[in-house]
Amino acid sequence: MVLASPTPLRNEKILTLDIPIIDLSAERSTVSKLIVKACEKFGFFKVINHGVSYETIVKMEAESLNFFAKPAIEKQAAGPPNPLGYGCKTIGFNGDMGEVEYLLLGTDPSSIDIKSKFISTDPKKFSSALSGYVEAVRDLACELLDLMAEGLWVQDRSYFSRMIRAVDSDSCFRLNHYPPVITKDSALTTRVGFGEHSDPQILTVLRSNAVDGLQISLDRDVWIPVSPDPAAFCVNVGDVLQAMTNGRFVSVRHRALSNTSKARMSMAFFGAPSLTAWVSCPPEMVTESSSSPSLYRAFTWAEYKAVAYSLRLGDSRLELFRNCTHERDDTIAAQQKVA
Ligand SMILES: C=C1C[C@]23C[C@@]1(O)CC[C@H]2[C@@]12CC[C@H](O)[C@@](C)(C(=O)O1)[C@H]2[C@@H]3C(=O)O
Ligand SMILES: O=C(O)CCC(=O)C(=O)O
Ligand SMILES: [Fe+2]
Repeated sequence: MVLASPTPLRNEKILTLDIPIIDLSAERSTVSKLIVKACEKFGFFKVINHGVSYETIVKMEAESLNFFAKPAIEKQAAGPPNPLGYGCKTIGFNGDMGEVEYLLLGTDPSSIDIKSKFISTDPKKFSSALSGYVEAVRDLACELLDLMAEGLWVQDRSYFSRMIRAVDSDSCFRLNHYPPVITKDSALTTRVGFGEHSDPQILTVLRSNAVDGLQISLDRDVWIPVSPDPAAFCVNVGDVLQAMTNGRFVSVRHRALSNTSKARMSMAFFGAPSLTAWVSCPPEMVTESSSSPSLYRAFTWAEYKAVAYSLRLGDSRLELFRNCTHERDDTIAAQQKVA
C-alpha cells in the first residue's frame, strides 16, 4: 500500500500507518467485529464495497467541481455560512481560519431545494445529485451504525441509526475545496486547510478525490496521514457516538492540510440526531458497578450543538459533559485561559 508522506508542520511527528480498510461484502459478524475494533482504536476506518454507486458519487463530485470553478462573486451568492451556505477561509463564528472554501448544506429536501437556486444555474440537477448522494450515504451510515450496535451486543440494533433516520434529524453535508498552494518560488509548502478538530455529530462519512491532506491524531503532535481513496469512504466516530458508547468509541481529532500542487476536494455527510433528541447510552454500555459507570451526563443535541458553536474549532467540548466535575472544571478553566 502506498502511504502519503507530507511534510510535517513544526514540532510534529508523522506516523506512516494507515487506518483499517473494511470490506463490507465480507461476512457480517466479522465486519461488525472489525468495525468495533477500528472505532475503539482509531475512531476512523475506510469502507470498500460499500454499495454506493459510482454514478451517484461522480454526479455529486461533478456538481461540486462546477460550483467551486465559478467566479468568487457568484459563489458568494450562496453565502455567508450562518451556519449553512458558502464560506471561504473563515470556519465557524469564533475566528478560525483555513485554506479552504466550502458549502455547508442541510440534508432535508426543502432546504436542499431552497439553497440549490443559489448554487447552480441548473438547480434541479444540483438538488437531484445532492439528494441522491445524501440518501445513499445516509443509508450507508445507518448500516454501519447497525453493525456497530451488533458488534457491541446492543440489543436494540437500531439504537444509533434511528437518530439519523429521524425525519427531523439535524444531519448536514459539506463540500470542501482546498485550492493548490501557489508560491512564487514554487517551494514546497504545507498549509492548514481545515484545522485540528473532532466532529460533534454521531458519524461522519467522507469521500475525497485522489489528493491527500487528511490526517488524524491519536496522540498530541503525532499525525497519521490517511491515504486518499476515491473508491472508498472514510468513516469517523463523532463526539455524540463517543458519548453514546460511554467512551468505548473515540471521536478522534483530525485535520486537512492543503497540498502544494493539486486541489483537494472532499464531501462529508455528518449524521446527527434531531435537535430535541436526548443523547444517552444504551443500557448495555453502562454498568452500575465501578467497571463502566456513566462517563457523560445526558444532553440534547441542541444543547451540545450550541456549546460546539460557541467554542473554537480545536476546543474539546465533550469533556464539558463529563460526569466527573473536577475534570470538567479544569477543562473550562484551561479553555478560558487560552481564549
Ligand atoms: C469552529 C467551528 C466550526 C464548526 C462549528 C465550530 O464552532 C466547532 C465545530 C466545527 C464543525 C466541525 C465538523 C463539521 O465540519 C461542522 C459543520 C460541524 O458540525 O462542526 C463544523 C462547524 C462549521 O464549520 O460550522
Ligand atoms: O477535507 C477533509 O478531508 C476533512 C474535512 C473535515 O474534517 C470536516 O469537514 O469536518
Ligand atoms: Fe471533520
